[in-house]
Amino acid sequence: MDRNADPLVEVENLSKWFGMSQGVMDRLMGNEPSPVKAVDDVSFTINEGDIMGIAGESGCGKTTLGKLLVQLYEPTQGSIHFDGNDITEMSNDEEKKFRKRVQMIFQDPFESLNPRMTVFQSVVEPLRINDMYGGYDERRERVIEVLNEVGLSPAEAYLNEFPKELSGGELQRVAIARALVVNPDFVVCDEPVSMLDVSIRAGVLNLMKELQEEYGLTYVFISHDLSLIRYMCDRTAIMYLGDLIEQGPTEEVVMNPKHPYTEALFDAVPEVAPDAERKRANVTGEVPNPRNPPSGCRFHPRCSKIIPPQDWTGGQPAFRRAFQFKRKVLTGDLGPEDVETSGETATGRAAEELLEHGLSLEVPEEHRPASRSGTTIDPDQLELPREAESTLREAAERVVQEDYDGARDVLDGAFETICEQEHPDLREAGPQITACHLYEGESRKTRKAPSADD
Ligand SMILES: Nc1ncnc2c1ncn2[C@@H]1O[C@H](COP(=O)(O)OP(=O)(O)OP(=O)(O)O)[C@@H](O)[C@H]1O
Repeated sequence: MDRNADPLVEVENLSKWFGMSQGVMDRLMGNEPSPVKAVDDVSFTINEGDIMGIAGESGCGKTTLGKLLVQLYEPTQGSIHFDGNDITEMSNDEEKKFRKRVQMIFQDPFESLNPRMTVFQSVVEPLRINDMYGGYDERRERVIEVLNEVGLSPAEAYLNEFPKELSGGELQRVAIARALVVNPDFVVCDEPVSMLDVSIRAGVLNLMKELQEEYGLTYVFISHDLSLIRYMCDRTAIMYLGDLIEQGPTEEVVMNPKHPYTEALFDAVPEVAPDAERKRANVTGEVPNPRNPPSGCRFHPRCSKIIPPQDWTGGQPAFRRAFQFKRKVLTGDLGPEDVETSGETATGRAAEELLEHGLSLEVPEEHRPASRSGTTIDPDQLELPREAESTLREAAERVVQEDYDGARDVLDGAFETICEQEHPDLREAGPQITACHLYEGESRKTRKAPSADD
């Protein structure tokens, strides 16, 4: 990474929403369409020569962001400047030049290469489309050169092979050759080794690093594999439900994550940073439906560090559990079927049982602390303020009596948090920036997106 490098890609307030049109039922019912906000208002800068990692769980918007960067998708909102030019406003001529300078390598080489084309035909095609390297002989020479560079040598032995005759590793090398044959400046690699046998992944990754130097490339590496991100990338951006929630130098993001989601992500794979002091983040629940993401910070329903209001007099863990209880009642995830006690005379006991159940944390397997098997807790052991406890008991009694409206009324206005109410701006937090209310650094909203030199 060159600290004095210029920005190559500048992304500002970029969004891509899918499903903007209404379905038949929505039209009949007069419902507004609820799009999937696959990428929602993200900003960042990639400097020349950087390798920028984009990480996050499946479905968080990584591929959509990658496709936006190479203009395989039109943005719903926002802008992308490549080498100073807005790529959404290019003339035909500019677009032609852009397409030559920017390439994408996909996860599955079996899908990205045409099975009816030989290696030569696949790799020479971009030269033909872009009208490069004059006639047949020059193009053949260039194809042979690039095949040798990607480790397919002697190249002549591969020229007439069809994809079905090659191994996965060889195919991905052909895909890399096809991307590099036009001498690009910027390559977006979407899970480039995840389909390959583990034994050959390192070889392909090292090749990609070598080629970066040789071609002076700038890369984006999209991956859910955090060890790969750590190995390859200078800088890393973490996405959650379409939001870019943390970005900064990779070592900082891995060893000293600031956003509770980033922390949870790395805690789930401790081998990525074995020396780090692991703090189990105890994420709760699963990733919510992207059509209907939570308000405020999208991670708040799962967050171990959810922030109590200023007038909360109990402990933070108690607030987190009380908030979980309220959420379960409001979403209909807590009902009389969750308790074993039944019968009219046992309402008090059933409510007690329901309270305990509602205050328990549903931690997904990969985030469960090794030392503790269960996540239920006796309400008496929690630092719950007296008033909060009676609110919860009353709500539990109403739920047991199937008076759900009553339970909702009791909880209305209780256990409120900024995390649910306000979407956090990206803020400075040490060498990285993060979108979390725990940090009070300067907001980046009105400032230039951060670059590798920040
Ligand atoms: N063409 C599309 N039409 C509608 N929804 C889409 C489309 N492409 C992606 N999505 C949705 O957008 C969200 C983000 O998807 P995307 O593929 O970008 O995520 P990802 O992080 O790359 O996931 P994965 O690692 O599984 O590939 C998902 O909810 C997905 O279902």
